[in-house]
Amino acid sequence: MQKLVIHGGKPLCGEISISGAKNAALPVLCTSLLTNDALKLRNIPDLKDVSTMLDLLKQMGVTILANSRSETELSALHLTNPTAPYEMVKTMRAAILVLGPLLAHKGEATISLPGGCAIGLRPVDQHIKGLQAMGAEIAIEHGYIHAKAKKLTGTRIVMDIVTVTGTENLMMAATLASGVTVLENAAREPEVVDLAQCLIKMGAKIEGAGTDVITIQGVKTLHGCSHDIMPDRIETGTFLTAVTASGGEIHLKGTRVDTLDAIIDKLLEAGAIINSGENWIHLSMNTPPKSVNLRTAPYPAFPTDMQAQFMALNCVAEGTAIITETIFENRFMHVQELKRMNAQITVEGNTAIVHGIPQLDGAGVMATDLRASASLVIAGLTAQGETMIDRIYHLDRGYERIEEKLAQLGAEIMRINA
Ligand SMILES: CC(=O)N[C@H]1[C@@H](OP(=O)(O)OP(=O)(O)OC[C@H]2O[C@@H](n3ccc(=O)[nH]c3=O)[C@H](O)[C@@H]2O)O[C@H](CO)[C@@H](O)[C@@H]1O
Ligand SMILES: C=C(OP(=O)(O)O)C(=O)O
Repeated sequence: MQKLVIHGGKPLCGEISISGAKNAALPVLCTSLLTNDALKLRNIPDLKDVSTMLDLLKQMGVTILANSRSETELSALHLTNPTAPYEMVKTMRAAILVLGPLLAHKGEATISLPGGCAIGLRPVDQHIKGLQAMGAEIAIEHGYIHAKAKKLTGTRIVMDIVTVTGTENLMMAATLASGVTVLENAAREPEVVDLAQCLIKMGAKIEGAGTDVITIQGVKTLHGCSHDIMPDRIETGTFLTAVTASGGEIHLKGTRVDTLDAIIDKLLEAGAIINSGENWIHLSMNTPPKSVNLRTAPYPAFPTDMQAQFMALNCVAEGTAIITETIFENRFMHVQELKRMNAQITVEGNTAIVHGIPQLDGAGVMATDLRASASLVIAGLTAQGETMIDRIYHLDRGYERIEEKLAQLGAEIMRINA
């Protein structure tokens, strides 16, 4: 089992490049299921979740024509097996994103139910309800979703809650439906917009992506295209938060500040000095951070995927912060691990109260999910002495070469087999 060893307490300084966004790459890879033509994708990050998605598509019969750092090319022309087995879905919930495209293009899909995961129950009822409203016949048996539809029909769908992958699944399905689909209470995340931009290049007719009403006029067929995956706003936010917590100066290349408003506001409140251009962000931090209250909510509000990293920042900030998690019911698992490093946190329901202290103590800790792992890395970078993080396979799902990028900033961090 691999672990990360960090010797913390030093400021971070330097320049790094931001990778393509996991949460944009995963749905965009699934658009390959909507056409018989090849799709050329650039800036696909080298992540565990991406290789799991490629394996899932391959076992369906999708041909991976190229998979280099510069370009990933894939074709679903010879797809024969429209199924997603439990073994793959259980390691990556985004596997549910194959359901809409398979149903729309192949007329059937058998997908394992994702089941609960560490951060919450995460049901997929809104995906199913929307597809049923479009005419799909769906049965759930032995832990599998069995879906069929000769032809999906456009309709008006009002989602009960804002769901990112639910919006993406239904938007992809609607591209090949007959007639118009209107998705109301749609997710406005930038990754939904990136997916819509790829689908539009493939010939889809979509309006309103980025707002809470998306209108899709179905077309008969979609064709191949080339698409660049947007930069990862959560990876960007994680590095900015790490430097705000540790002190120092960072220049991020290949990122997009316009997707980061809520995060940037909170970093400024913590005392960071930030400048940015079209595709770069520069942050410097010369004072101890000030604590910041936050409440997670769907985009454009503060993202749940940055809550754990800001918890680590607040652990070493001046003052007391109140953090409220409104998206996932069990996304405070990092608290117990941070407390092993002497963090002063109490949890009451979906609220954590964090009393900042000048410095954490290095300790052995265990990663419990992807962003919890990132919070432990930030905590380790600020701590006195050695922090050893176990179960870092969670981190590898969503961060490309994180220890190499941090080492570029002067961090003392090493991956070991232990
Ligand atoms: C691959 C990907 O893009 N993952 C992101 C996506 O996950 P994901 O799309 O799975 O998250 P959702 O937006 O669907 O979840 C939001 C809330 O809705 C609930 N829900 C969702 C669907 C449904 O059918 N029924 C239901 O009750 C969930 O349990 C959760 O409480 O958005 C989350 C919220 O921004 C992020 O944390 C994840 O990083
Ligand atoms: C929760 C996350 O991802 P996923 O939806 O893929 O589990 C995340 O990226 O923080």
